[in-house]
Amino acid sequence: MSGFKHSIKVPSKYKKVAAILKTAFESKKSLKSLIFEQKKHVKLRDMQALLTHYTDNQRAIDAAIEKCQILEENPRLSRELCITLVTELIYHRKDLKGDSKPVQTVRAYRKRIMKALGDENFAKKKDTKPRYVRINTNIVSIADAHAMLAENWYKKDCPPFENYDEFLKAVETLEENEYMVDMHVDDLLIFHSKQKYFWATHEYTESKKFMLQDKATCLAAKILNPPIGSIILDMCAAPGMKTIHLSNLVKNQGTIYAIEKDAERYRLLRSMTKKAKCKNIKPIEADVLTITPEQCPDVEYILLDPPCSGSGMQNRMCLNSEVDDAQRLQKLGGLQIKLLSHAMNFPHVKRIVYSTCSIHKEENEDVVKKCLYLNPNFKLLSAKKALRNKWCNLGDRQYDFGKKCLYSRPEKDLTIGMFIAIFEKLSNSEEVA
Ligand SMILES: C[S@@+](CC[C@H](N)C(=O)[O-])C[C@H]1O[C@@H](n2cnc3c(N)ncnc32)[C@H](O)[C@@H]1O
Repeated sequence: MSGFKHSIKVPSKYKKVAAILKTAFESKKSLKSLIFEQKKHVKLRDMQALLTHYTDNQRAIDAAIEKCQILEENPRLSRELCITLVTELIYHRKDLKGDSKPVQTVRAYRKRIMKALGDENFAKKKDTKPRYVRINTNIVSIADAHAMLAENWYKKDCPPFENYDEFLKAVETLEENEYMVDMHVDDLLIFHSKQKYFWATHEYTESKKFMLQDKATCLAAKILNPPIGSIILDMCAAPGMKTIHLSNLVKNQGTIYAIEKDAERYRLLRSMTKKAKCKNIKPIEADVLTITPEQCPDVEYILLDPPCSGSGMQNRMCLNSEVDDAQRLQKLGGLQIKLLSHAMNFPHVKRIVYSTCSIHKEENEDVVKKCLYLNPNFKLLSAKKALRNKWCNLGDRQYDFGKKCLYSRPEKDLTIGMFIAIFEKLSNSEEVA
């Protein structure tokens, strides 16, 4: 649109979203990191929601824009602004603000775009994953949380579930005004997917009384299962969701060394854990590979949630073009092996949980295999057993240890995609044998 003067300005939200898309298309930066850079923008959540609608429906929107020839017939309209306005008009707010020229143009094409989208395609990709909300027990007890929620919601009464499928059925049939308690994580509550906006904007979330945290990401701390008052190392901690969960699990006692390398994300970790009233966290801004056991003495439990491709969250805020090429996966795998081997060098460590939100074996089973080979004084424990055998998706059976690892998969588990492996240090007698 450069060089063209509009008499009426395009609203700044649309311009900002279009600019983010342009950078994402042209550079190798991910949408998530670009939106993170806008974290002080007053319309951050709104922009995030708009971009999520686009990534959820990217193929359909791109195809419709092409089919109705709006860009060819209006050469001054940029592709990114067109995408922004179409997404806002059809999927997000269902309306456009103002009367700027680009807004008028997209409005005029509404019928043609809808036709191009086709009813089937348009209705197809809705996010039906439930809204998971975890109680931050540093601030609110579980009993008080239920009392607070009773003002607006009915608690679905569920008998003890015989099996995992029964539980999933109960989640899928939740009514919009109901919530239920998760079967694996007892401070995790499950709401209908339509309640996402309610929770995203509620004071309970802002004040960190409740944490918006996908179930899969709660499993890592739950499976590490540190006793109350333990000494824990959270190797890659920011923004701090799992750190706060760990703090809850150990009743805000003991010590959690929370390490973060990136200065900006470290600041976020500090402010999040402070707001969440964590008293047992020692944040350290450093590359964890330089952290010695002397700096974090007596660590017995380690959580390693390293940087990864994020492929398990593929349809959330991720463009189709952000593909995971083999070279990138190999590089990530190399770093993950280094980090996990470093964890295994802490002399008093008893248990380590390794988690990624990736579905690629290069970042998961391959990393586990290499680390077991390099560190024969560790063994894998069954993650399924840690969930009382009530879980289905396990690691790749082509690896002899595959069934000890766990995957969560969106299509079955109604969560994001994640991988988890639990390591335990062998006792002296096990090592000799
Ligand atoms: C997947 S995120 C962690 C998410 C976090 N566990 C949570 O639940 O909120 C990985 C984090 O590790 C940080 N990181 C990457 N390499 C690191 C290193 N060598 N030392 C410490 N932190 C690192 C990244 O900056 C990023 O914030």
